[in-house]
Amino acid sequence: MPLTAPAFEPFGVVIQPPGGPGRVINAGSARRFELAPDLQLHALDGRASLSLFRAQARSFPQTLTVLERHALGSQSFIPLGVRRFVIVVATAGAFPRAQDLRAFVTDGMQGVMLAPGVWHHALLAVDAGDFAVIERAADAVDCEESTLPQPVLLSLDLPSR
Ligand SMILES: NC(=O)N[C@@H](O)C(=O)O
Ligand code: NI
Repeated sequence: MPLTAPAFEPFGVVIQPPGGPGRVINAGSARRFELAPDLQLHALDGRASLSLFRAQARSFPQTLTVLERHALGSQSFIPLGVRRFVIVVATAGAFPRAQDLRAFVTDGMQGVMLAPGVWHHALLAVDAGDFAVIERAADAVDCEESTLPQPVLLSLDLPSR
């Protein structure tokens, strides 16, 4: 389903230009929009880290077998350039059943911030390219993976670009 802020609210924040005029900054040469006021990256001595994922385009349908979560911090994916991706998520808490999964397709300009603990599939790029990733980093890796009891086939019906 297309990615909208209300639909994604249980899983995190959609990173996109919000409506409204924003706040004029830099002597009027720019407008500032607050997108995610707290990325929640500092639990247990966590650090805010920025990395770049150079992703290959995934082929669809895609068979999903493993989900993961980062319990102690959020994880944000921001396309560098027009890059669509699919974000497969389930709410934080118990490991999800297949019917609990939700898949959203971005419009190429949107990014997402996954709230801490939200179950998700690793990045599924529709268009190959670079994504900036902001996440919590610490001495101990915070990435719990779990295998779905049954693989889930993710099909996409995308308009050609
Ligand atoms: N493995 C890794 O750094 N990426 C995952 O956390 C992901 O959600 O793509
Ligand atoms: Ni992740």
